[in-house]
Amino acid sequence: MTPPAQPVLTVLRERIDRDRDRFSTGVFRRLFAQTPLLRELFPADMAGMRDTFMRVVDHVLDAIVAEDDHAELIEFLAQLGRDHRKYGVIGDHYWLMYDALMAEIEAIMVGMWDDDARDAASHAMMLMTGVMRGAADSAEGPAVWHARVVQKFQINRERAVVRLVPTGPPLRYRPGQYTEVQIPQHPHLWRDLSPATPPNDRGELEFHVHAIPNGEFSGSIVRQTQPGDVWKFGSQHGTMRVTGDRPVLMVGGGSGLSPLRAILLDMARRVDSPPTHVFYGTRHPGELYELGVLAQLASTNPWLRVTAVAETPDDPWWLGDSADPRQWGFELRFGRVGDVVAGYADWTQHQVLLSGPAPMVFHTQLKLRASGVAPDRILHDPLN
Ligand SMILES: NC(=O)C1=CN([C@@H]2O[C@H](COP(=O)(O)OP(=O)(O)OC[C@H]3O[C@@H](n4cnc5c(N)ncnc54)[C@H](O)[C@@H]3O)[C@@H](O)[C@H]2O)C=CC1
Repeated sequence: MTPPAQPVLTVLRERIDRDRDRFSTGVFRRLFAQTPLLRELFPADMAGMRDTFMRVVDHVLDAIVAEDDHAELIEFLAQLGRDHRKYGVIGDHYWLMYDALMAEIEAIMVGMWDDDARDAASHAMMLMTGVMRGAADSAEGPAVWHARVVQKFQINRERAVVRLVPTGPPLRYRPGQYTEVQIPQHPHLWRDLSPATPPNDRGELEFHVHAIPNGEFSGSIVRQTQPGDVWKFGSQHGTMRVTGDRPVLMVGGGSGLSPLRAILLDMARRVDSPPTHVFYGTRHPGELYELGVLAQLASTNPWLRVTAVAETPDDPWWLGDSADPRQWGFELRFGRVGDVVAGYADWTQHQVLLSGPAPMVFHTQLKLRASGVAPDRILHDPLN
């Protein structure tokens, strides 16, 4: 970064922060005015998209002034470019975005728009749009995959299992990863879901979904998805995996068990799986429906141990006559899963995988770190 660039970018950041909505609205207004067809690629409600866009701009402006080789920034932007292919964004669109960004920056930098300011802004915006364009152009494989729902069944009022088969090439992912998903009930809306099974030769997929309060996407899956629906899949992400060089602690909360289940099913196909203790936590005992599958796995895989945890001892009326989880032979403890795990044993020599609602992952991580588990031994997906 040349010396005058840093102060200019600091001023630019201050001016963007004065009215962030105005900046993001201005950029997209210019983009759509220049090429109205682009509007079709974005959701009707742009609030979420503008929010994400501003987080990217923030990250670029923060990272670009750092005195390093920008390797992290470049990988971040490259992944973003690959991820944007699913919207139908192609290489040329990034030039249009660059023009819209520069025009809006010129407008908010009034009184300071000289050659230095133009060069610094151009450098930052060219890096942002150029890396995304390059990564999108050179990405391998299709931008989106498709699979058809062949089975859906309701576990209870709020939880459902959905099974799909591919209509073209099978989705490529590693056990424990999550994938971007779009469903026909919400065209233009993409959400992350973790397959609950490892990849197989036939490309079959299985998802376990909890209709979380106010979650229109998860609610639609649980209440409206039906066989015949075609789902779209974008990029795959996530670094959760078992290294195999130490015993493993897995903590899965509710439908957050899915990626751990995929990893466990994959481990069951191997001969060298390390000792693994799974804590499976839900709010109520009657929601521990996955204990049946875990019991089947544990019966043929002596490296696997399971502890069930329910926050409360009683089931609400809407769970009906749920089966008693003790029938599977696992011990059942009560409390928040993070409290139970941290008080259960010494986990300092274990590799730890956490998955579930963000507050649960956060809480469990805090408890384990307080009990001496090194932060770099704990893996989980991003909490957002
Ligand atoms: N890859 C991942 O990390 C995945 C995450 N999920 C997330 O999991 C969530 C769904 O889980 P549900 O089935 O609704 O879980 P849930 O509400 O049944 O709770 C599961 C566990 O989390 C604990 N918990 C909940 N809130 C807590 C808090 N504030 N502090 C401490 N512990 C807390 C509960 O005690 C219980 O043990 C969704 O938010 C979904 O996005 C789902 C699939 C994969």
